[in-house]
Amino acid sequence: MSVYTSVGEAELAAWLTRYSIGQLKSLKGIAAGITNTNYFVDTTHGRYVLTLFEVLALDELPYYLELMSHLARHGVACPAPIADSTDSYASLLAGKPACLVTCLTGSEVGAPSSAQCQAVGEMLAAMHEAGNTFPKRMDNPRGPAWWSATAAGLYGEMDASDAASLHEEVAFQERYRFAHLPTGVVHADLFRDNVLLDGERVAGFIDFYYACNDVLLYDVAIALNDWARGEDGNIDDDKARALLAGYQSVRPLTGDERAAWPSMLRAAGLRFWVSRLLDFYRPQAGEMTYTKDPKVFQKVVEEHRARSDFWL
Ligand SMILES: Nc1ncnc2c1ncn2[C@@H]1O[C@H](COP(=O)(O)OP(=O)(O)O)[C@@H](O)[C@H]1O
Ligand SMILES: N[C@@H](CCOP(=O)(O)O)C(=O)O
Repeated sequence: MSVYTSVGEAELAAWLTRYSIGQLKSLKGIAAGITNTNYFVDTTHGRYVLTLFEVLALDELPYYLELMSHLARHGVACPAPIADSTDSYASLLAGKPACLVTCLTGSEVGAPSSAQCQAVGEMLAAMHEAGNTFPKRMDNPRGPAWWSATAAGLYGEMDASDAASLHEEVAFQERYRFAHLPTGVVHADLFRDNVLLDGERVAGFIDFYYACNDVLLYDVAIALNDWARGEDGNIDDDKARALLAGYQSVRPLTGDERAAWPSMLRAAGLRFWVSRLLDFYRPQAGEMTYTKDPKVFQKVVEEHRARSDFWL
């Protein structure tokens, strides 16, 4: 359940007077999600999603909300933030930074088909192209410097063979430089739970709160490591090929990107291996997360190390 901050109808109706979206009819908490509080809000104009941010501060939101607005304006399937009478996308509600976005159709898919993977790859490439004209910038807070430092603080508490494997990967990645690869706006967390699908159509990417400027290929690798991963933890060849084919139907990879692809798949796996280890060994007091299994991404990384066919 992820309604951490309760909002009453009277309080919401008063807050909504700053918008031109009609009168409040009803609100309903959304159970899915981990980090923020979300509600479906029905007004006389239609349905919206209200998000109350539990971690991000009001002054941190413009990058993400303006990015979503930019992408939606360029035809990328994602929620469009609604501006209020001061032309702002966010303001305080119940003491939390809050925003309204358009409500998408579709739902999360736990076991996607190859056709769905292809559609996600295609939309990801469209997002990368549309991001080219977004003027704001955000560094990746979870890049190589972060994972090296974080891993260094955890080796001592890990099982020795797991720590050796993690150390091997961090050392391997330190020898790689991806700076020559095309960069732009990346979602950086395009897992299955951050995409709503309507059949084989991408209804929308959601949860842009790790979005930043980074190497585009990294985003492709993050998506593939989740979308093509089966219940057994192995990457499914057909789904991997489908996601890549969808992506390359819009933005073919360059020669440099193709050369870097095997290492990038490992880098993308390492990022989530380390963040899940951090959540496991250093759970934040009061943080309402359920710990996701770090072993899943250890396996992803170790399998990529041993792989010879990378689906290109
Ligand atoms: N714009 C939207 N349209 C429709 N449903 C949405 C929208 N945004 C979020 N949701 C629903 O709310 C759930 C939680 O959203 P999410 O952004 O993942 O929350 P959290 O940031 O807490 O992880 C999603 O799984 C989806 O079902
Ligand atoms: N998709 C990631 C989780 C990222 O979100 P977080 O807020 O839980 O760090 C994963 O599955 O590890």
